[in-house]
Amino acid sequence: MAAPVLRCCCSGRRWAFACIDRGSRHGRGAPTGSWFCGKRGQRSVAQQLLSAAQKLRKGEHEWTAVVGLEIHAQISSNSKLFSGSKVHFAAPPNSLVSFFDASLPGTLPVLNRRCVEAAVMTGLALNCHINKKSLFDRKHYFYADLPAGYQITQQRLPIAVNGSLAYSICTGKKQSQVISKTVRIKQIQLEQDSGKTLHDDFRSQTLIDLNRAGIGLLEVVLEPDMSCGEEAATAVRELQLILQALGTSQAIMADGQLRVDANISVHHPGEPLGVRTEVKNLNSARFLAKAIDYEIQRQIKELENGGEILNETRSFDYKLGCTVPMRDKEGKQDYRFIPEPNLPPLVIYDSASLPANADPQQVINIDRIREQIPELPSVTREKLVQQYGMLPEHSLTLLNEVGLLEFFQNVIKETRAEPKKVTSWVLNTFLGFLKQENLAVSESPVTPSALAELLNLLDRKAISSAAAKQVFEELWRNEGKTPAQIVSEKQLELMQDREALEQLCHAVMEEHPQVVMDMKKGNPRAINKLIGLVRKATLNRADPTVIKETLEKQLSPRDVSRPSA
Ligand SMILES: Nc1ncnc2c1ncn2[C@@H]1O[C@H](COP(=O)(O)OP(=O)(O)OP(=O)(O)O)[C@@H](O)[C@H]1O
Ligand SMILES: [Mg+2]
Ligand SMILES: [Mg+2]
Repeated sequence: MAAPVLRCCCSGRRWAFACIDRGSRHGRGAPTGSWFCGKRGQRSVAQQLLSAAQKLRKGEHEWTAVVGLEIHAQISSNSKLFSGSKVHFAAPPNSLVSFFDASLPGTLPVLNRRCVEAAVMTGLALNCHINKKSLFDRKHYFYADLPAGYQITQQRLPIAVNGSLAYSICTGKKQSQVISKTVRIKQIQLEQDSGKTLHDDFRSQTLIDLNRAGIGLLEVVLEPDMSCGEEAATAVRELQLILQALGTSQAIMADGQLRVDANISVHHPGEPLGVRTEVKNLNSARFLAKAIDYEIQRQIKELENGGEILNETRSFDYKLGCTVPMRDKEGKQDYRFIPEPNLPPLVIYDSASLPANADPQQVINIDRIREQIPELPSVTREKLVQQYGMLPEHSLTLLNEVGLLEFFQNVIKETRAEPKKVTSWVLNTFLGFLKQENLAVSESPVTPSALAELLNLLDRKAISSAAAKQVFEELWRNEGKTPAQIVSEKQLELMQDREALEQLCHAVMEEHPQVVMDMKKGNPRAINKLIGLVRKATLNRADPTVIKETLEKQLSPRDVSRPSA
């Protein structure tokens, strides 16, 4: 059967999903891929799929994939959305549960001001319209970790609507082509988190922990504007950075503070959108990308084989790399929404509508919150480009890696070296070492001060760049020595003695007459070979530019006879 083809909006080119079948246990291998730009040694999903597309034959069907996300972010707040219980990650089970959280009869919700402010600030940062009046609703479903049998959410009139999230994807051979994209935000609603169900397979028991029940969530609903896993993962990363910059959510996916439901469908271009499936509770950006790309591929295969797509909920089996149905086919779930009778409409103001003599403790002013919005990641990146002449893709990597921007800024503060040099060392050498050993920036054995000192030595030409690499490797081994100590112990100081260098160059040329001949014949590689040989002879202690000058001087017509003299 002909390979199904998918049109990707990243590139505007057609993608063939069936070409990248890797024969997993299910016979349908999911493409793997990095989830944001700048990942070394790995081809992105877009790149893999693009190269697969080049193998297309005529007469194949084209498919367009559509992806829409619902993102749940836990609000950073000391207490829960409607109760005074503390919010704390990894507290002993059921130690942070009030009567309201456990749904005891007679308890009533009291709205947490901080959660409303966080929703407003997030909405403003995401270019949303803030509804001055919003409503709370009950969404019913029965699950052991939801003691009330319903969740309080904002179904009819959410607090923020019609926003947008801009993000950038790096493509191209060296990930150096930056494509800017925008996904529309349908709404942001305030809602309660549920508790946690823990399955103890050993004792065949199911245990409930209600510590999480009632924590404030922001559900950010994105319009179906994306078309592949990499786009979705990059957009989520950008949202994560924005939430963290605002301080409205810590948004650490590994801790469950940011969870994503991915809605996926496929259709032929020009035809109506296909039936969507929903892959629930993805808490890693890498798995989000994998789950989406797998699901796109699965749906295309299903349809190409004459099957149909069911509007069902699925989960991602990260061990097998595939999505599996979560519940039996039960048709569309009926949540029996009703207005929440115990909460009045949520009314907030702007400076123009604020009632005279209003008690600032009792009202929320949208304009006051707008003034408190800190610098957003897009602005930080723009500044890096402006201030340090950095390439946009480098500014993306600096922000995407946790702690890397701070590390870079600390090095900049302490060194006299050019910002471009610092960028190159931080992004190539430092990040390269971290990736190789799978370490986070916070786990690095090299401190910003040590790197700054190393770059200072390089800047004042005390050492060569090759020697600097050697010093860096020594620093990485973390034996508590400073760059200056390492340079002195290993005798890596740059050779300042011109005469000694001239003699060395002379000797190397005498030992390699053939290379000298090649050089004279105009072979451009020959000079590099000679430079390399001299560098080796000096144990990397000579500046390659000075070596080149010295060699060229000795090879110039006046001195040509010297080597063989
Ligand atoms: N044809 C489609 N293909 C892919 N995604 C779609 C399609 N239609 C809608 N979506 C996406 O599905 C999501 C729908 O989310 P929404 O919260 O409105 O409803 P829901 O999934 O029915 O409710 P719940 O919050 O209970 O999961 C949105 O992110 C939207 O972009
Ligand atoms: Mg939803
Ligand atoms: Mg949904």
